[in-house]
Amino acid sequence: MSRSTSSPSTTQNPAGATPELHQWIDQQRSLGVQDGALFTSMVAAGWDEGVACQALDPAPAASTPTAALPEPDLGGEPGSIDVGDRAVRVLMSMNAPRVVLFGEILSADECEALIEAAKPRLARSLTVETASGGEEINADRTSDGMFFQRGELPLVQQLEERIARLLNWPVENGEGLQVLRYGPGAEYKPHHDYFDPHEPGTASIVRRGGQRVGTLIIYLNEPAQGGATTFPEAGLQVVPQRGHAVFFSYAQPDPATRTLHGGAPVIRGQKWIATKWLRQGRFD
Ligand SMILES: O=C(O)CCC(=O)C(=O)O
Ligand SMILES: [Fe+2]
Repeated sequence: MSRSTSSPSTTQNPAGATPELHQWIDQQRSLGVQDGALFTSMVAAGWDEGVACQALDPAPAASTPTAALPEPDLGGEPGSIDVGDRAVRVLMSMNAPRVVLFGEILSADECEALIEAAKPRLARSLTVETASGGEEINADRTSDGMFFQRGELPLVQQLEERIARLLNWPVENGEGLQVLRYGPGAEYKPHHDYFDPHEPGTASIVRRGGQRVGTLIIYLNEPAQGGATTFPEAGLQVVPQRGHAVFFSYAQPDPATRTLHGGAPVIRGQKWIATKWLRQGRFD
């Protein structure tokens, strides 16, 4: 049994599911625990297998992490997607891990404007600390960064609307756009972007908006050397190109999604990116 799968209570009415049992199922699902693991825990705690099955099915849509994922519509005009105010090019798509490479999501001028708007607010990047639910400076992540509020500038809002159309995912489910700058030697060691369901701080993090289910990394410039985004388990390296973006999604907070990725060290020059993380639900 996984550490986050606390035991479901069997204090009332072991012959039928109780409100407490449904509450426990909802809470565990919101942490990303899969139904198979929940079933095992319920039976181990003494619930009848039939009752356990019934309690898990039908799954309430609002709390099912795998119900839907951000995903571009690749069925239209070959090679490009209309996002309202421009056509984004589709350059590469793979299934496992789910990764799509886009071109021209931002113009060169828009990339420059985003960099200039972010510059005055850069500080050493923090990472969300799932052990506590707080934030910490992390030796694995040596970039400087800042967050824009959603819709903070007209350009930020325009980009958020583009992303929503590109990935068929509501603007409201997106975290604020993050801009990162890596200087020579700076990197982001391989990691997953979802919050680890086994960590105690994850419950409080996912209370706002649910799990992360997708990431879009937009390249705002081109480092002179180094700085690729790497997916070590897929043997994939994405070389930063101004205005391009790499998207990946993860249906569960689980390494089986093969979405381990990192930012390789910049060797010469600087690397600027904007990252949009997408949540299951509204991130208000
Ligand atoms: O720098 C990169 O290419 C990767 C960035 C990243 O993984 C993130 O922001 O979560
Ligand atoms: Fe990441």
